[in-house]
Amino acid sequence: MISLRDVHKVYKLPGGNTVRALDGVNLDVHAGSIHGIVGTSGAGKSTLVRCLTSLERPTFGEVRVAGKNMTDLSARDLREARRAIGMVFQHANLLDSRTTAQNVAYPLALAGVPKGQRHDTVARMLDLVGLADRGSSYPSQLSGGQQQRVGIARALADQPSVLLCDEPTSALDPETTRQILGLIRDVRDRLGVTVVIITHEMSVVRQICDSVSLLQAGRVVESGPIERVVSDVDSRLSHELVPTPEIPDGELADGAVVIDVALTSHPGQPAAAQVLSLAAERGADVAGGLFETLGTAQVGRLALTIPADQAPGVLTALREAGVTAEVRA
Ligand SMILES: Nc1ncnc2c1ncn2[C@@H]1O[C@H](COP(=O)(O)OP(=O)(O)OP(=O)(O)O)[C@@H](O)[C@H]1O
Repeated sequence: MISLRDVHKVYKLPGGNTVRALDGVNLDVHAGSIHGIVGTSGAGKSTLVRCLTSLERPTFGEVRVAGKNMTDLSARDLREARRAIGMVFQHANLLDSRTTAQNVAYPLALAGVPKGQRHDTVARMLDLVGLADRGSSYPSQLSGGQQQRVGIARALADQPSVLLCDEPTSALDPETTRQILGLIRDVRDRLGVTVVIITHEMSVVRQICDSVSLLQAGRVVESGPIERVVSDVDSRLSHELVPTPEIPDGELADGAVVIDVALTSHPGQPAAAQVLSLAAERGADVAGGLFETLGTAQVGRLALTIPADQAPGVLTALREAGVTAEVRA
């Protein structure tokens, strides 16, 4: 549905210097999936959004959305192609002087959709986002979460095949975030729309993404389905999505060491209970741990403590069971 091939974006600064904001980005997002793009500040996320929506043309490379090569279109065709992309931002940026229904109708009016049809679509969209009874409310009468729902309804009104969400929950509290992410997933399930979420919050990726890419200094340095990314315990995304449990200073008994265990249970691989009993049989204690279900995989990180002289035996047993286990340095 979305593919970027060797996309570069170089900005020229007034003094003659250049900034390489995107440096050969390759990315594939499959139709109907929810793909997260994460990266620290300055990694190039906003530039990527602008290139995806063709608000800016890449300096080099190809951007394809819904079968169209966006880098190759005339201004008129580009305007039409951009209708395939609905945008949701951190703040809904609703028009304060217009009602909820009028806000949702706005992009339809711009696109020249006849009034009667607009009315039906707006009603359907407000129903979809759970605000069927708030069409005549003004933005100031809605909570932040409700305003974001209107933003999502507005983004979907013109039936885009892609919903591009740029930090959609960064301004929301955890409970509202959970609800909005649930709505985005629901919308994907019901409309089959492809979703790209730009975020700096790993919790967003954990909650709804099927696949994820890590952008760093203008390059995609890690990318893939969530299950695959977290299974690679050496990857940065794996560490950030399921962090290693911390053990507070002073909690480790004299002569004991910590063994870090990483496991991903798929059919045919050891499940958490098996690993725990194996560790317990050999006298290891669990000092900390967490388990997450990501996609179809159950991913666990455990910190075991054990007297140093017994560590080799536990390490061998765990590794024979197919689990990653290392003594913490
Ligand atoms: N219009 C521009 N002119 C010059 N440099 C730019 C421009 N837009 C972005 N940059 C530079 O490109 C790099 C990537 O910026 P970008 O805004 O895409 O990062 P980001 O990952 O979105 O960061 P943040 O999370 O802080 O928004 C930065 O070094 C930035 O200074």
